[in-house]
Amino acid sequence: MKKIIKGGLIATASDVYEADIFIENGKIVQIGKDLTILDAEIVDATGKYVMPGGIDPHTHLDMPFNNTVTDDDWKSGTIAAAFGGTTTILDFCLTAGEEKLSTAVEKWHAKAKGKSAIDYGFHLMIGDLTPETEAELPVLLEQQGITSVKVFMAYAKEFQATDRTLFKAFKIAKDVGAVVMVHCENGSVIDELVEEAKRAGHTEPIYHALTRPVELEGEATKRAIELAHIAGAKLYVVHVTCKEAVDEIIAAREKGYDVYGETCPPYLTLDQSALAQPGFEGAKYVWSPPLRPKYHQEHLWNALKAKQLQTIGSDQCSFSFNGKKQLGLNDFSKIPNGGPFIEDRFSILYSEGVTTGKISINEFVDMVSTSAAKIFGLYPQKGTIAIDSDADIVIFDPQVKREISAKTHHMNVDYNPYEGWEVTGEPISVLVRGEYVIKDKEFVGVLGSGQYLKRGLKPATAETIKI
Ligand SMILES: NC(=O)NCCC(=O)O
Ligand SMILES: [Zn+2]
Ligand SMILES: [Zn+2]
Repeated sequence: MKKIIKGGLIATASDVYEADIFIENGKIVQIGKDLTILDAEIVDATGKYVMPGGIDPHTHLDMPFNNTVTDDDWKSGTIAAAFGGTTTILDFCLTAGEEKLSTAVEKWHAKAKGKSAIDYGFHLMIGDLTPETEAELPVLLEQQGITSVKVFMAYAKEFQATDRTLFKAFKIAKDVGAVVMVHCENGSVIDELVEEAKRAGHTEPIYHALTRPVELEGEATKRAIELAHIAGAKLYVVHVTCKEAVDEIIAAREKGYDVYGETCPPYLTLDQSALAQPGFEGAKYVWSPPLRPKYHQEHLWNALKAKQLQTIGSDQCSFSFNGKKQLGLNDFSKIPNGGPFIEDRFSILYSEGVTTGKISINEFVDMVSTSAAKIFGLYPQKGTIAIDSDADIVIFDPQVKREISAKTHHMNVDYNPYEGWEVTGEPISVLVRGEYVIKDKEFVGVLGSGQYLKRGLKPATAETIKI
């Protein structure tokens, strides 16, 4: 019940300082030098960073997609997340056609129940609104404490919403104080380019990237920005990959629009050439939007550094290479879209960002935890180390080096896009609400102990979340 984390270097989005942390009943109750509480367990953090637990705002666990279902469910997915230093995930609850939205949310609760090792919340995806679901949406958001709605401008045959639905979603979200997360790519034009490529006889994975040009991400980003602005809504652009989209977000923010952006580890560290490898190897790197030519990475890092992009999501959406990815062996458009990143999100950003000097330790904490807590209504319960915050804590060794491999990762897939990469820094112990989930690199958590996070819907105001 009582713990003191001793001797570590506390790193938050704003400070780095030496202090002990006293935890009781899952909360941080005291922070100070040389704390002594007689009956508290001592957790030695000497030589380590003590950081707020990671918040991954973008996961797809146990999700039906592309005629199959993702390979990581709430058990393997949340265990892997915990190994990687993530203590809260926000997962996308899919809705379908005329189905009641509440039915979809119940299904998502059932997927997580008894399985989640860490805390979690849902974003509610909207495909097309019927008069019934349109009426249900604001009520359900409030009842379930869901502060974020997701709309896809891509995947023409599966999830894509019309601009009219997108606009309606913005209006409703504005009225209830929710944020709308949008996958910005022009799905209809992509669909046409895919058909053209197939007619020309192209089957290889690289055509996934070649049929989704950056202009179609830039165009959709601009469209979403303008529609959100007309509706007066708050927009969060998911998985930004390229200069064209970054430029639109920066231009909008400079005009004072309420726009936020997320990018993901692979867009910062891998590039389009991965899809052009011989044979079918490139299928391991098929997700959407696709990997881009390398020069885009600099624009993403710069935008993160300038806080024009605020968060790092994993976009965890895993399919085994020798399993479900093979659905696209003879047709690139049938390769299930997505990759396994929930485990290495934290380490990749630390290693490629902090140890290379691209970002500071404070910026790192902000990107992997604090900003997401602020944008999605979890702050200051989550996302920081402060009195009364949940004791979601990562004890992180910044010196240790390890090699990423599918042989040692905990995700339920047979490959890792970072296979063989050496990263510096590793979460050693991870606590959720004061209880160990990872202790000395071993999983000691309890499946089902993760709590569903009802978030508070507050009217959107610049002061409440402006970053
Ligand atoms: N990103 C991806 O390819 N799969 C997950 C669905 C999405 O986020 O677009
Ligand atoms: Zn997406
Ligand atoms: Zn996604």
